[in-house]
Amino acid sequence: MATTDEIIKRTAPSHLIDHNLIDRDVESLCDGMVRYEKRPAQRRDGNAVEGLYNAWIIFNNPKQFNSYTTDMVKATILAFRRASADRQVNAVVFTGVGEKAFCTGGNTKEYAEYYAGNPQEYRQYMRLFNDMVSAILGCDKPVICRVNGMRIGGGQEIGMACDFSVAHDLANFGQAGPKHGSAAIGGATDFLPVMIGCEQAMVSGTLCEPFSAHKAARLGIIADVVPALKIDGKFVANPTVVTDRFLDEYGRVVHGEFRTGSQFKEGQAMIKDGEIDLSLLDQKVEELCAKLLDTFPECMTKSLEELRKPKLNAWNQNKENSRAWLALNMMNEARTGFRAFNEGTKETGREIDFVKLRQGLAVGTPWTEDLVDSLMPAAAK
Ligand SMILES: CC(C)(COP(=O)(O)OP(=O)(O)OC[C@H]1O[C@@H](n2cnc3c(N)ncnc32)[C@H](O)[C@@H]1OP(=O)(O)O)[C@@H](O)C(=O)NCCC(=O)NCCSC(=O)C1=CCCCC1=O
Repeated sequence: MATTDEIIKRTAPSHLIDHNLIDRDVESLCDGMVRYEKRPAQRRDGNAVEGLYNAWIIFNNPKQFNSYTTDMVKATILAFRRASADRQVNAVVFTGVGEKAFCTGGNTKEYAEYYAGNPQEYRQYMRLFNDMVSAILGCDKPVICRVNGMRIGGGQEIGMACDFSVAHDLANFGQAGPKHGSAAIGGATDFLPVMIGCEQAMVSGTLCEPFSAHKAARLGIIADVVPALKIDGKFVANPTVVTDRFLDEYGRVVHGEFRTGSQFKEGQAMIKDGEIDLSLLDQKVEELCAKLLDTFPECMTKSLEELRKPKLNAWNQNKENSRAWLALNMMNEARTGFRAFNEGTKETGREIDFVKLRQGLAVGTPWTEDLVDSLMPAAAK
């Protein structure tokens, strides 16, 4: 009987059709701000497998916490299409450079300086954003979000569109929408209720309070969490988060909540003085890739397609309405909120005086340029 190798050698065709939309490097579409790397797939024993790879799609905009510009969104759509069509790729690892941020969402500088006040332009941007989220949800390969740091705003949304998330435990998660002039309708309002229930989704999507990776694991937004802080060469859990007990004296769950007061400050000092090492994160990601490799490919894809449906159906039901509303929202609250963030500083703050705005609207004050300018953090000082 012929061996599998002999059969492959005898029957594999000499020419294969390229199903990619365009034949250009992803990096060339965005000055290298999105990188596409095919890394050898590994078996569970860590040995590389000949001819099989995992596609790493990497946001490379660290100065702006790996936020995505319009060009980065275009490149990401094509990167996921490339990975989806590449016969050698078995899984996708979606991540960012560095250890501070996976992604903090849309680029607030571009939002404030180009899209603010231009709903017709933001509508076209949101076509691209919607296609990016759909490209993740429609990828024929399993998608792992390697959470290398904070996952905020649209970063949380594209992260939740992935099939698996593995995070280091210094990463924070959360939305920014209603604090910065937007609404988390770029996926979070579709995915959060499905993933963590309506009550916790409401808390995250409206109050915009960040939460730890340990809490994200407890809520079910991520599949796994690993330490990244080393003190004297030894990995330790995030010292700003409660990880040494589950309940408080009243029986309430406190595991994963942020410490407070001096304990939080001491934890911050430990992180500042410690060493950040993402080797356990990479080990956990490679382990997951190896498990995914050890399956029938079509059965894996079918399983992904079915298990994605709760998120995908919610997303498909709302994404076009969301796009239209977000575009028009660029006339008032988004224009105000993103300008405030972009023009604000640590000293003036980066958010408007929400009470002052509400007081003005309560007496029917119209949205004028003067009102928007008066709400900028520097003007309020
Ligand atoms: C809470 C933060 C994520 C972290 O805060 P902090 O640790 O205090 O850092 P900062 O001093 O705020 O930021 C450090 C520098 O990074 C720049 N930065 C941070 N985030 C972005 C971003 N998203 N785009 C561009 N630049 C960013 C920041 O300006 C600082 O640089 P500088 O030179 O000014 O010193 C906090 O950073 C934060 O809240 N960031 C913004 C989060 C945000 O609002 N994202 C957009 C949300 S809306 C969105 O993503 C959407 C997606 C699609 C659907 C529609 C939509 O709205």
